[in-house]
Amino acid sequence: MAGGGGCDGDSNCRAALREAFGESSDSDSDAPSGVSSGAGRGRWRWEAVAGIRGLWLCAAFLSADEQERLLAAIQREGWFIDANNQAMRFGDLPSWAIELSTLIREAICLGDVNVGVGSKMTNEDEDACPLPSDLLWREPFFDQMIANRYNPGEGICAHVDLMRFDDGIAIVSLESACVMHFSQAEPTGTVLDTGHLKKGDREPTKIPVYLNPGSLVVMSGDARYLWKHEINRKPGVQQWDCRELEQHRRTSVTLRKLLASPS
Ligand SMILES: O=C(O)CCC(=O)C(=O)O
Ligand SMILES: [Fe+2]
Repeated sequence: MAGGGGCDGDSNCRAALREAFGESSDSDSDAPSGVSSGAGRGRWRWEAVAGIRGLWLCAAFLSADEQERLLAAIQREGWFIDANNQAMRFGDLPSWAIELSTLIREAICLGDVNVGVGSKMTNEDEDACPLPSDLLWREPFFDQMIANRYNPGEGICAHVDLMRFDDGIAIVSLESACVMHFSQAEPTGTVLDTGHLKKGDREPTKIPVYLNPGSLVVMSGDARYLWKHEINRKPGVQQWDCRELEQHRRTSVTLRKLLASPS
């Protein structure tokens, strides 16, 4: 389905964005300094990943220019010197990460929505939105950030993000393209029920998602809690369209919201 743009709260969204960006966030001159050109109205397209509720991909989230500026901002932090390949921030985020958060909200509000190829559209999907409104409008939207840098061959093992983080997680990819695989954290008994396989015999089905540079993945609900995600960049694993991807350095920014700690 190609939506007419945005989710059900579209007018709320536009009003809130006007507040954040001023009257004409379409123009470069009004854009906040740094990452976003602010010229992105109407350019975003969201795909629901077939088979995984709550998993959405916006392939062309950042323009080439925005990717460059984001990378430069990360570079200026000086995090990735020596062997260091990860940086985390809790609470106050760098201004470029706050700006990135605002742009994510803008893309969710204003982007067009497609239900993934191969998935059946239901009435429910007609109002589909990459993030439920309670998560989209929470404040702050995100207050925790991880920047990861991966050299060729390096990735991240299958995991569900820690429960100390709230629902609603965003991952922005930069530099090398890669395939992220999703597998069910606790597979349901459907295969076992056939009686052909014993527990432990079974290779979990992995759903591949292609993350090109400048793409944004948003996970909530099932995708966040019931599916593991991983990036395996060992030789032979990074296949897309029957071809092995050429690997370069990859940088990602993950944005999350901390849950209030029990007092
Ligand atoms: O680097 C990525 O794309 C994923 C990072 C991730 O899953 C995490 O930090 O929890
Ligand atoms: Fe993760």
